[in-house]
Amino acid sequence: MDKKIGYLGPCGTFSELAVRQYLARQPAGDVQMVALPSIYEVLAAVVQGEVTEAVVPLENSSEGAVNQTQDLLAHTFPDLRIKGEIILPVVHCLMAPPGVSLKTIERVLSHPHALAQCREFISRHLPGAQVVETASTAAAVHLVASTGAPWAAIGPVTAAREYGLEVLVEKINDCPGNATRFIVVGREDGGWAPDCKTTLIVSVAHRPGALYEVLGEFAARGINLTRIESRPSRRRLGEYLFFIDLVGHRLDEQVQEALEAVASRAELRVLGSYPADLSGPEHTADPVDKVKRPADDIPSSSTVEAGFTGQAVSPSPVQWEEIEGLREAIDEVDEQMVELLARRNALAVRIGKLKAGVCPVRDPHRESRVLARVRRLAQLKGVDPAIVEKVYRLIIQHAVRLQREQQGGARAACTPPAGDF
Ligand SMILES: C=C(O[C@@H]1C=C(C(=O)O)C=C[C@H]1O)C(=O)O
Repeated sequence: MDKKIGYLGPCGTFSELAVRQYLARQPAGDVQMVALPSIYEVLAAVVQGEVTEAVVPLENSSEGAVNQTQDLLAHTFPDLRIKGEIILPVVHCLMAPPGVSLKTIERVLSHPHALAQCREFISRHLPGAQVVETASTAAAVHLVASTGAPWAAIGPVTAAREYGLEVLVEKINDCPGNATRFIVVGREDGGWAPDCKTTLIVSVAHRPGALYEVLGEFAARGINLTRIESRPSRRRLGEYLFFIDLVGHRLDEQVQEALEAVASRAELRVLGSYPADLSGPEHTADPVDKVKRPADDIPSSSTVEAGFTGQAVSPSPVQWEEIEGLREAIDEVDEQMVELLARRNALAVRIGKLKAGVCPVRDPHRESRVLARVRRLAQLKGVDPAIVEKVYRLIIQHAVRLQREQQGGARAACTPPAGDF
């Protein structure tokens, strides 16, 4: 067995759908799915080694944070780490035993979050029904199916099939874009990958500007925060823990620097870095709102370009010939640039070997001199110095990472300490 994944059961919950969505994106392997009765037991199973990973809900697009998950991670299971996220579209259905109609329903059962997501539907269509909370959506479906009473459950359509109920009304969630973000929790977080997110818990001193200063460390480095949520610290009234999600991996140069700066100002715990689920609405809905990544700078073929306002007309064969010739020249330049980059990287690695055990890999003074010099060179050649600086910051970041990898200490040195709030 390669993996055992725990989730909030019984079969047919949205958590189960989330696990299936997660597994569909993983390399094939032998996986056992283990349904457990509560979020507490799901997380405890990871700590006790009964499962290798667990999938638990963290937030919903209409109802906000799942406080229980946040509190358990903050206070009860400090050694757990977040290693993945899954954004699942959540569509609720109203289901009942065969023969029960909307008008005859006496009770409606579901998980409190599901009931909250369908609040308007319930008040409009089931005003006389008693609302009953259950441990999960599937538990509600199971209960309604086993009693056969004129009750209805709210849950995923897959649960209706699983337990033999009839779907009376589909898509009853009040917000059509309803989605839940689940996290994959393990004893280690995810390794470095592009398009990652990092989740932190920060506790700041009780003085003016303390939170502002922490947030400033991210702003100063252009790090995008995607969520900030506060929960009581449980130490005293008026003191909070801030759950912060940011774009980037904790091993990214800028993120690493920001985390070091935050740790010097506040109590910091890194819950983990993990690949962002790019299927989520923040990436697919309105392109203006989506997280900006490097490829966004390249205009798509449908982008309206400055200087081109008329109808598209194909270039003539002569123009095409010239374009092709110039493109060949660009290809040659690209070859040289990549060749030069490889040479630069190899030199940096040699420097890294000489620094091993002697001095830190990063040398901010040298970096400033390198950047100042290339800016000057750019100016002399009529190239935008800001663009050249941007490119060089990436090149230097990569050189530093190569040196750290070659020294073999990158991961060990950066593994977040297990704090205890
Ligand atoms: C290559 C070095 O290591 C790092 C990388 C640098 C670079 O790529 O130019 C500059 C300074 C160091 O942070 C070096 O020390 O020269």
